[in-house]
Amino acid sequence: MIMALQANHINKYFYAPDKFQALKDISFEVKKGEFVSIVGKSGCGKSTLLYILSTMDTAYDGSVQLAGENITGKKQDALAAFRNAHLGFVFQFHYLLPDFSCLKNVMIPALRLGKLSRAQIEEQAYEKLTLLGVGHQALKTASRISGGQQQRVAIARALINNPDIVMGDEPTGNLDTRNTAIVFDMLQQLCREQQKTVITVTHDNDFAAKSDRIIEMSDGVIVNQHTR
Ligand SMILES: Nc1ncnc2c1ncn2[C@@H]1O[C@H](COP(=O)(O)OP(=O)(O)OP(=O)(O)O)[C@@H](O)[C@H]1O
Repeated sequence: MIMALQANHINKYFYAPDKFQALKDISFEVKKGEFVSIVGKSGCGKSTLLYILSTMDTAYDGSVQLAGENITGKKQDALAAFRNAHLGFVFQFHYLLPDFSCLKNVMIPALRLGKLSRAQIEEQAYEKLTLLGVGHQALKTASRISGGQQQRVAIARALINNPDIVMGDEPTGNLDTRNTAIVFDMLQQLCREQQKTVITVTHDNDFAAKSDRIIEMSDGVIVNQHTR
């Protein structure tokens, strides 16, 4: 079985204002193609864990393997290259560039990666936007479409470099029920049809209940896991 993620004995401390252990010996695996939701009360350590898994935080004990590579101990520029090649991110707040078109917003990570021609990137950006039902908004300025549509553009942007793993921090936190369903279905389709892996933190119990597995945290430990 191919693993998308292996987290081994992760411990994380913060030292200010007082020494505090935010993650306590966290170990778990995620299979390629799996859709995992990490849940738990505010302050239990979900975001802290996601920062580590997504390579953004490197100050922890233990090790993380992503897409078959050990990312622990890699230098910052190697991590940046790894992220560009393998990871997509979706946040609660979309961080689109408001004055750029939706199309341009989606194209930027691929232009930065520099693997394809501009024409190829444009074609793929249209394809992703269409997949998310916002193809017709491609040429609109990002600030001029609705919040739900902006979030879908942000997901298209997260997918433009064809990542193996999509990580989300409250990806539907700001969305109404209809847009939440659209985003969920889209992420699920990516797992089912393209064997992408989705690992997301969420407060939305309905969203979590529909995913393949729920990992429940409390006070820095995994207390429960349910597979659907
Ligand atoms: N930079 C930091 N310095 C000190 N303590 C921190 C820092 N970041 C987080 N913490 C603490 O670590 C614990 C876990 O925080 P974390 O943000 O991971 O929780 P969470 O489960 O994501 O919460 P929420 O659902 O509210 O986002 C909390 O007690 C928090 O106060």
